[in-house]
Amino acid sequence: MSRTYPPVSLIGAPTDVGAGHRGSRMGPEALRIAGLGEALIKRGVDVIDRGNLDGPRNPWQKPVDGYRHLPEVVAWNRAVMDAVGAELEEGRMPILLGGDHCLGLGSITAVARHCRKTGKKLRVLWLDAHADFNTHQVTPSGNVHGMPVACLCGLGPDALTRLGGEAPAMRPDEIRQIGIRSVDEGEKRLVQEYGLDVYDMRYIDEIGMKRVMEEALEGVDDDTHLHVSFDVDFLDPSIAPGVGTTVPGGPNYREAQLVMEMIADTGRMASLDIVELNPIIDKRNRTARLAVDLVESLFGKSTLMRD
Ligand SMILES: NC(=[NH2+])NCCC[C@H](N)C(=O)O
Ligand SMILES: [Mn+2]
Repeated sequence: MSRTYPPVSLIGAPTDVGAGHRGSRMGPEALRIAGLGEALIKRGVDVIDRGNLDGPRNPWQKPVDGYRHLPEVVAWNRAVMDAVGAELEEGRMPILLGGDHCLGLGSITAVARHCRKTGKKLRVLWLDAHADFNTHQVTPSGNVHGMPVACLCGLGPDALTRLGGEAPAMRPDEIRQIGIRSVDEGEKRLVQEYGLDVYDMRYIDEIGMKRVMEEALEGVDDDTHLHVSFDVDFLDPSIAPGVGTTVPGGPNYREAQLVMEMIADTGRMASLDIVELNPIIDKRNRTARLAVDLVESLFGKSTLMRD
């Protein structure tokens, strides 16, 4: 099946202000060196690399009132929101090269606003080991990369929940979380209270990735803007060691490929985050190369013989 894709813009956001390990600030370069741009061009995609955004350095401080580096997190997310929003305005597909996952807030805030403006339905696929639904009261770490989904749903400080003006940026029923296997105690209660649709690893083990993806993509139609927020720690650490917060028991290579292929089949992906890649922890950039490999599948490169 060959499909034409909208023009893509790569946006680097070299920061780890939201993370508990430093190094994901080097993610954008590692993805470029692994050949992300070239791989997409090879797929026939029109690609512009917008280079890297600018923002405050990581002050590497302890939490203040339950948040680490909140002002810096706000500044980076504002820059991301503006950059992602500008690409969507131009009819381009933004691919955010993180950076840690706190940036999903800026990215998805821009996407949600674009959907409201254009009358599209929003569907977010959150591929992750973690639910990232903490608040400053329940967070075990104060790291804001554990909070973006809560903030998007209106739970968090005004500076983050109102990044795009109105709050909440998104409704809980607009997101599907896949690959989840590490949720903190207080976080779990909030996830249940907000009724998030979580496809955790136990469920994936029991019913299989194919059915999980069918369920997660149910209702995606021609009017849907599909946003994929791909936290690299979604993948099993045996194939993707280059992340700060590894959790064993993630999807294997084939399961991950199937996820990407089934997303590609919808033809509806219109924006993408690739986050949490930490080259400092990686081995010879293999996690970055795997991420590129999976992104190729998101753009229709199939491992099957039948097409
Ligand atoms: N995007 C991530 N890697 N999130 C990890 C979050 C880990 C933990 N739940 C915390 O809040 O500190
Ligand atoms: Mn995450």
